[in-house]
Amino acid sequence: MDKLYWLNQIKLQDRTKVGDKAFQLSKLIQRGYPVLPGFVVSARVMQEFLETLNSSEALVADLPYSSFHLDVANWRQLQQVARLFRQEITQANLPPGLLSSILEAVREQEGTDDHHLIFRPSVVAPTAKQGLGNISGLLESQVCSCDEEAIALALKQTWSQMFRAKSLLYWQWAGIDLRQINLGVLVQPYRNAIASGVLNATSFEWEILATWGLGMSISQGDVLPDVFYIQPDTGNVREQQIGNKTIAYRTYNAASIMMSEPSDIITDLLAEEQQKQYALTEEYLQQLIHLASQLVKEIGANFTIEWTISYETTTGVLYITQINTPQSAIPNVSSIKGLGAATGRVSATAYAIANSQPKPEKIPKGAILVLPSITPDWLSLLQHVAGIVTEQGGLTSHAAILARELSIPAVVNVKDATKIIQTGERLQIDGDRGEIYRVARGEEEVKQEDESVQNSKLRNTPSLPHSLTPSLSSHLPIIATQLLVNVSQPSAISKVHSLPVDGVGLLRSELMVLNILEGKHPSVWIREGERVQLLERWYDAIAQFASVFETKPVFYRSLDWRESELRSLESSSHTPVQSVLGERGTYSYLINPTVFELELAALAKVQKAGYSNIHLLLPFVRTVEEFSFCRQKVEQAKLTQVRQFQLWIMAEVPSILFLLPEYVRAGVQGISIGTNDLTQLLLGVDREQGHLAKAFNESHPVVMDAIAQLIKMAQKANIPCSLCGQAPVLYPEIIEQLVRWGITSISVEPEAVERTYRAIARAEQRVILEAARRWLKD
Ligand SMILES: Nc1ncnc2c1ncn2[C@@H]1O[C@H](COP(=O)(O)OP(=O)(O)OP(=O)(O)O)[C@@H](O)[C@H]1O
Ligand SMILES: CC(=O)C(=O)O
Repeated sequence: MDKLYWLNQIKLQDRTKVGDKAFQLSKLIQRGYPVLPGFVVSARVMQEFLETLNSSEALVADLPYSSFHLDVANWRQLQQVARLFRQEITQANLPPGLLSSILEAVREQEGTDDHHLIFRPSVVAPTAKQGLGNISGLLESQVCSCDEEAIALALKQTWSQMFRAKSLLYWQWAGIDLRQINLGVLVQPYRNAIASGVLNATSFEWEILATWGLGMSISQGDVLPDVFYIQPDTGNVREQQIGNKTIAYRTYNAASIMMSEPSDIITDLLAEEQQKQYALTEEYLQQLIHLASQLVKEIGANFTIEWTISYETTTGVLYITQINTPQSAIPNVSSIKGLGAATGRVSATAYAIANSQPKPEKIPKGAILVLPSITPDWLSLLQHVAGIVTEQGGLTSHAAILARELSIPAVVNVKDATKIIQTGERLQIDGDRGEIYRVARGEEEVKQEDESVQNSKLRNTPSLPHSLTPSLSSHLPIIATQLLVNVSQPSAISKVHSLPVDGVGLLRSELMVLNILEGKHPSVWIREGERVQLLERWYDAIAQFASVFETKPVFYRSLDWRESELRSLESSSHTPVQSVLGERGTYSYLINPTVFELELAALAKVQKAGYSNIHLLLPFVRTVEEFSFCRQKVEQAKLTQVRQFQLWIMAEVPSILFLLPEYVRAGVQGISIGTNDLTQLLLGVDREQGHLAKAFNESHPVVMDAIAQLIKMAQKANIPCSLCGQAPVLYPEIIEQLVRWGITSISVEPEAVERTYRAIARAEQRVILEAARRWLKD
């Protein structure tokens, strides 16, 4: 059996045996910082223990990929498996000799009069490829009294945290192989505390949170702690606010009260007078500030510590109970996980901008931009970035759409990315796997060729001009289903126009105009008397597409902004309530038609310039009345005077499944299915919430049924039916189904054109072959 590791003796090479939490604390204690003494039951011990269990091999060997033992989508089954396994763990015997070693170690520990111990999971992360992300709160510590039975149970319960249903779900979600993840268990005395809290340090500010008693009231969210904001360079308190601390936790001391059901932790209701007092006295506040300034000198400006002021014999003593630095938040590995949103890999220097920071004037060329989300005001800064990482958003977010269009890799939905990643760090991002790696400078120097050469080589899919050279496209078979492209950036035109497409199926206006608005909402331009100037810019942008695709149709979709996107535009009118839906699409035109009228005027100007290939696609249409209102405006703008002009609507609000015949009677000439919104609304899943990505399934049977129904209804009404959502890009296997149902056209982003082309060709050939076989048989 592996020995126990004392915090003050742990060495660098022990890191994979003790786990990250214990390793970080060991570094502090060895440098003389105040950390409670403790020892670690190593990860190897857990392994040995698990190997003795009956079901462990079968379960662990197959997890998390097993479909036989564990279907994580089946919550009930998952809970049952988790419960059985945890029962087995808690009922099994510990390896021989382990308990006596632990008891001996507890006795050796200073402060032998301690009544309680805390068993803290300390994760040993897997190899570099498998990132753990932020697992704070996933594995809970166990508190127990110092007797033999309680200690054995606490240790087994700590191990069993790995196999709780929510942990299993997380390992699966993060793609972590259970065989490669391990737990050290840090055992420390758990003493009563006068006060506890957290200190978050950044180079701008230190934030101290404090409450009465043990720290778990903050980690569990039971109190609103007092807060102090400290100026890092002077240590002065800038501001402080009293919290709402109605309760405090302390350990149960047998002598203090008799309880019918003894527990290790007691909740005290605090007297009003104590609630009104700051939990940190001036003396301890100064000690904490002093500690933080020492840590800054040692480990840099960004870290978080948890602290406690323990009751010792006569007075309180300040201890650090946990430390997280941006690196150690990703224990022992250099990989962070999100959702792969745009294909390719790139290595470059990070440029991270948090929400609280002002928008920079420009971003260094070739950097990987790391930010909370891409909002309209960021676009002008994106043209020369090498990759994008965002904290928010799903596969259909602006960041994802833009990155795909600009052919740069992107990873979205990376929790706390702007906190974890710092400007200047070398990163490699993998937009296919949704992973971000820290690249050590040394490593890179060995591998590094010229960066641009290396990056283009790393791309899984070569960039567009190379992937579809004219000679290649001339070898493509002829297809009958139209293939269109989704675009928005005039800068992408040169790449897109050489693609084998039949036109533009979706020109996303809200992204197209980001370049021309200068951060001001269009209604502000109009209000400030600059309508003519804006109209000119709008016309210019559309005309660029119309002229390049001259003989092919270009479906311009009028503005469809969501509330969250508007917030970043100066002085836009918006409701105070944050909503997934809000005043979207044609409904917003009814409320205020001025901007829609400007768009129509720009389209009319394009027609007047001689382009008859431009058509209008109305977004997010909810009712026939909304459509009729828009149609009237279209007629007033004289767009219908050009014979070829077509007025289409997006099929994305499910009401269209019931109303299509009425829409057609009201003048709809074609529909384009927006599977992103259709999925969001049919399944009730907010598409912008990356953590719901698993539930947001554009190939769900319900979505597929709706698509089939729309195609059939359109055929009956004798109008074309296109599809421009992400579904065929994310799930190419549905393309054959779309072709069989008789879709008129499919519109995809540039990066997906080639494979969609081939998938359509294959599907059509199969349909023809089947028909020929039937014919030959008859
Ligand atoms: N030995 C200790 N004595 C007193 N309080 C402690 C001790 N160890 C930890 N704590 C506090 O108890 C609470 C729970 O500890 P735990 O290790 O579970 O931390 P956590 O912050 O919830 O964990 P994680 O973020 O790793 O999931 C925290 O507030 C922590 O600071
Ligand atoms: C393309 C689009 O808007 C959608 O699928 O919802």
